[in-house]
Amino acid sequence: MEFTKGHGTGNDFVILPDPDGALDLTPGLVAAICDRRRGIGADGVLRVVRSAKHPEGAALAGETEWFMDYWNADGSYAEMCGNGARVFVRYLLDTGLATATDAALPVATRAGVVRARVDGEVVAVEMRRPRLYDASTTHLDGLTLAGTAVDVGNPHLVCPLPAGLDLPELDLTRAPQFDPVLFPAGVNVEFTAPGAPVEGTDGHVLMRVYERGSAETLSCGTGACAVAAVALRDAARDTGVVAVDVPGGRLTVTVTDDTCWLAGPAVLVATGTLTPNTLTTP
Ligand SMILES: N[C@@H](CCC[C@H](N)C(=O)O)C(=O)O
Repeated sequence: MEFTKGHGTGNDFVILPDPDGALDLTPGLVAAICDRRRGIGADGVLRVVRSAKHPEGAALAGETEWFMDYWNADGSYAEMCGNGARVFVRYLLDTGLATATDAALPVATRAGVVRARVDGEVVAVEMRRPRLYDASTTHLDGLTLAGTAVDVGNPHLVCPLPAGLDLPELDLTRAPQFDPVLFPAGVNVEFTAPGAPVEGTDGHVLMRVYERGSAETLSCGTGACAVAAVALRDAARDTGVVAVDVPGGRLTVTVTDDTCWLAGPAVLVATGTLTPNTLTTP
């Protein structure tokens, strides 16, 4: 089984080409591939499959050839992955499965079609505008933090830290607790603090994230979009540009009236051959 490894601001993925949807990808195999000691190691898997050949992509086959079949490191799958989409586009272009044109490149996901533009190292994807919902809380390490539920195609809870508490102090080795009624399918939890002004932006936020199905990661693209939408609301703005600094680098989020552009570096770092029968899960 051929694979490619790539990442976007440190959010890393194993990419499996499976154009005809022939691969028997199971939760156990995904978890074994993503295991950082016994497998290749990654925050998630991106299966590259023709839209027409995937049950959830078939309805979008008229709009785009490729479906991003995204799986979290624990073998669960998610509706959307912003950094994954950016790395997926880098893969399509570098392998010649798609060509860059002036028109934005469409990619099918479980959350619908996203469109991408590439400018050198930077890949930007256009998703729908994040939707802000209820206030809620999370419990972490004896702390109770208030937050806002945000839907970016997948679920998020954005929790600004109170004054006196710094992001590096958080212990994210264990999962934050959340309201299971509000988030029956789980949630990605973002913790934020204000950043110093950045020229050319309307806001700057520092963020750490605990991802559903993958634990703490160095970056989360949809999380950055959720964080930007909350920052703009708190600044009494409908639209704007927000720099979001994650442990793996900087993402730039542009929220418009009805869409949200997520931009940042996306790189491929390795290719290889995987021998699935040698993989074991803990
Ligand atoms: N890292 C991703 C989000 C991946 C999915 C998430 N863990 C979920 O279960 O919703 C991103 O860059 O958006």
